[in-house]
Amino acid sequence: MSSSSTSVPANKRLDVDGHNLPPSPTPSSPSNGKNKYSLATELVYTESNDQYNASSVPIYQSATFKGEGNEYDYTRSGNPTRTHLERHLAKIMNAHRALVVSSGMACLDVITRLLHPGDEVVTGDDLYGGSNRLLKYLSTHGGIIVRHVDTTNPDSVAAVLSEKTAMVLLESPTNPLMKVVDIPTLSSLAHKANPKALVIVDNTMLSPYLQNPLDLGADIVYESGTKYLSGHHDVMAGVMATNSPELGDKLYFPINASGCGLSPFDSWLLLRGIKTLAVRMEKQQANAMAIARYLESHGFKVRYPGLKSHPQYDLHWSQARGAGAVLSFETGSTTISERIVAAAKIFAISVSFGCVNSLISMPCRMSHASIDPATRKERALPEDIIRLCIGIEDVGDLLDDLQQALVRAGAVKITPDGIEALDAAEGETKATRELTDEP
Ligand SMILES: Cc1ncc(COP(=O)(O)O)c(C=O)c1O
Ligand SMILES: N[C@@H](CCSC[C@H](N)C(=O)O)C(=O)O
Repeated sequence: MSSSSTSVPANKRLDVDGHNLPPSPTPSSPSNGKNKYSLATELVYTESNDQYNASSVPIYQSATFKGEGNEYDYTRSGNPTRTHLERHLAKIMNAHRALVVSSGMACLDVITRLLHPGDEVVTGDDLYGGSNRLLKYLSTHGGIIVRHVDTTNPDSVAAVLSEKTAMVLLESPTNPLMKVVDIPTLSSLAHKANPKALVIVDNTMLSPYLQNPLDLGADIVYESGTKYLSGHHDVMAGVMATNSPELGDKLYFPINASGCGLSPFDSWLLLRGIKTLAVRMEKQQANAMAIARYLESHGFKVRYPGLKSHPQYDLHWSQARGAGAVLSFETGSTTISERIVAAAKIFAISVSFGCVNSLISMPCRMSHASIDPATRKERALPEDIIRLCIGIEDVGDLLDDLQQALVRAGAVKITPDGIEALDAAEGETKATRELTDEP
């Protein structure tokens, strides 16, 4: 039985105490896909009709439900807490239907089950390492042909599209190079090449608060709920959404069949996290903008779509409402980058992003280590790249912490005007000299 069928039969039977109470909870209303209020309000506004007027949606921590032919029988197939979350997300994601699973990767696993051997998938040359790993597995074991191209260039994408293209998988901005892709143009190119091709957008970098790929021509949007939606790094989750009822049913099938639907407790945690998405994101991206400007003004090559220097700045702002809170920068030397990461104190060395805490990482060693070094080189992923995921801390503290890390790592030279990034050659020479000089 579907975990989010549109008509919820009213439970008219008396409960054990003889009350004729409404089902609990009733869904958060998607209002036929149209939000009644602005997004910040919709994030916190739920129309729960709990039998005891609980303000927070109850956790239905039950594997089974008694009876026969009812809305719920078994939590793998559907659970009221999960349903409430799915309906709330459908509203927020401007979607007919949303489905929630155990991780962002579980979303891509469910979505790629729509493929058949021989199908072609067109995707980017900068892609989250785990997505790359799953696609590689499917091309090695599942007979799927995967074409990695520069998705920032519609001509490169058009050159590999054909009637064999079953799926186009896009990230925008990409992880970790923050490349922006033209979602409407690529969607129409894909649908022109094959009207049945599905355009899938991984929206993890921005969340529905900042970008709605379904409104830009995508067929399915998904994201790692582990990131901004939850915001506290206390839950793993994945959410996907579509406006096609048929696709919604096709996605539900493997969730029920394999059992990757989000657990009741994790659904509740995600619902709680979603309520603060707007305030967290506003603060995080304001902090990120200040840090991006700071690094750029001191001579670092910074990749962040909030900066005017971003090569697809105008494109980004034509399809998104904000720049998010992830940025990356280069130092010219992997040794210096390693030292910066080690010297930071407030910025925790950690994978992931979207959390209230600020994080620092070297993607080639961490989130993208599953992409082999030769492929990383081929795809121009700089080994020295540092990714910063900005949290909600005081921005002055973050800037101080970053500055002391840059100075202690020897990533900057002192000039009469303050500090300035070493250029790439200076960085490499300095790091090599220091390594040679080490006793
Ligand atoms: C862009 C992107 N998509 C998908 C995922 C997968 O999400 P999860 O870790 O929740 O499986 C991640 C990170 O893990 C990611 O960075
Ligand atoms: N060891 C994990 C690494 C997870 S990376 C998480 C996140 N997407 C990020 O970009 O930091 C793995 O192998 O998947």
